[in-house]
Amino acid sequence: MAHGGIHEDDHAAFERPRKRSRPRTKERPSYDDAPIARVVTVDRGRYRCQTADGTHVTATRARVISRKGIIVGDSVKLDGDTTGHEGTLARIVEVEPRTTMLRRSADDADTFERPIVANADQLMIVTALADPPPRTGMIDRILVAAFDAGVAPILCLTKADLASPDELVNAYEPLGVPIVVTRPGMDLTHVLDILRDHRTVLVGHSGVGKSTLVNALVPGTGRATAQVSDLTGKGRHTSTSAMAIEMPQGGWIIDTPGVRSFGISHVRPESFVAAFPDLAELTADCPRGCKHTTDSIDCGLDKAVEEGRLDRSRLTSFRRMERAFS
Ligand SMILES: Nc1nc2c(ncn2[C@@H]2O[C@H](COP(=O)(O)OP(=O)(O)OP(=O)(O)O)[C@@H](O)[C@H]2O)c(=O)[nH]1
Ligand SMILES: [Zn+2]
Repeated sequence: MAHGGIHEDDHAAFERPRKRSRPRTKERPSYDDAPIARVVTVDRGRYRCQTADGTHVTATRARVISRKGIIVGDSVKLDGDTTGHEGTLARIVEVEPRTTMLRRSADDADTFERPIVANADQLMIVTALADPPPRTGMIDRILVAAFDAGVAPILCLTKADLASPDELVNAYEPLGVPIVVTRPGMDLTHVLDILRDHRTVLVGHSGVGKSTLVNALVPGTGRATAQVSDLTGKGRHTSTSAMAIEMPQGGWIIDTPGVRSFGISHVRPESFVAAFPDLAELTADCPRGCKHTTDSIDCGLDKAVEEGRLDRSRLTSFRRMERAFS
C-alpha cells in the first residue's frame, strides 16, 4: 500500500547549498539549527506557521520549494525573521518528509486531487444522525481515503438527541472503526481522550455540527480564525481550506472547512485490501486479479466466511466500503 501516495515532487524540497569551485573556507549554509514549525494555514503563497513555543510566524517559501510543496500540517524549517512580530516575514527553507498525506477530492473549483493535509494520524468523520441525514456513501469514500493513506479513521455521530445511532454503529463497528456519539451539552471527555496527542483531521458536511464540536473541544477557536482574517484581510478563505489548531490538552485538530471528501481516484480495489492486514492474509489464495468484491468468483474472503475464519458482518462492511470506489 502506498502510504498516502506521496510523490517526490510533492515535497522533498531541500534547499541545498550551491556548489562552489573554490575551496570551502566558510561553513556551508546549513539549516540544522533552523527552528522547526508546523504549517497551520496556507493562503496565496503565505504560510502561517506555529513554532514549538506557540509563536505564529508568517512565511514565504524558498524558491526551490514548489508552491504545492507545502501544505497544512507540514513540518518545516524556517529561516529569516521568526519573531512573529507584525510585518515580519520568515522563509520556509525545508519541508520535513511526511508521514501521511490526504488529498482533497476534485470539485468544481479544482479538477485535481490536490494534497491538502500532511502528517495527520487520525481522521474524524463528523456525521449528523439527522438534520442533515447521514450519507453512508460519503462515509465510505472518506474511510477508503483514510485507510489508504494510513490514517486511522474515527466516526463521530452528532445530534444523537434527534435520532438513534444504532444503525450506523452496526454498519461501521465491524470495520473496527472507533465510534463516538455526541448530543448537545454533552461532556466531551470521551472525544478528547481519543484526540489527545494525535493529529486529527476533521471532515464533515455543512450543518453536521463540526463547528460546534471544534468550539467545544478547543475554546477560543473563533478567536484564532479571526486572527487569520486579520492577517490576510480577505476573510477566512484559504486556498487549501484546512487549518491546524493546537489543542490545550496536547495534539492538533486540523479543520477542513468546505472540504466534502478526500481524493480516492488513485485507490485500486485490488490493492485496497492491503490496508487491512487480517483480510489481506485471507486473500492469499484468491484467483489472480481478484478484486475481492461481491461478484468476484472464488474470492478467499467468501471462503473465509464459509469456513468461519471471518465474520460475515465484517466482510459486508468491507465490501460496502469498497463499492465507494469500484
Ligand atoms: N439537535 C442538535 N443540534 C446540533 C447538535 N450539534 C450542533 N447542532 C446544531 O446544528 C447546527 C449546525 O451546527 P454547526 O456546528 O454550525 O455545523 P457545521 O457542521 O459546522 O456547519 P457549517 O458551519 O455550515 O460548516 C447548529 O444550529 C447547531 O446548533 C446536536 O448535537 N444536536
Ligand atoms: Zn478475492
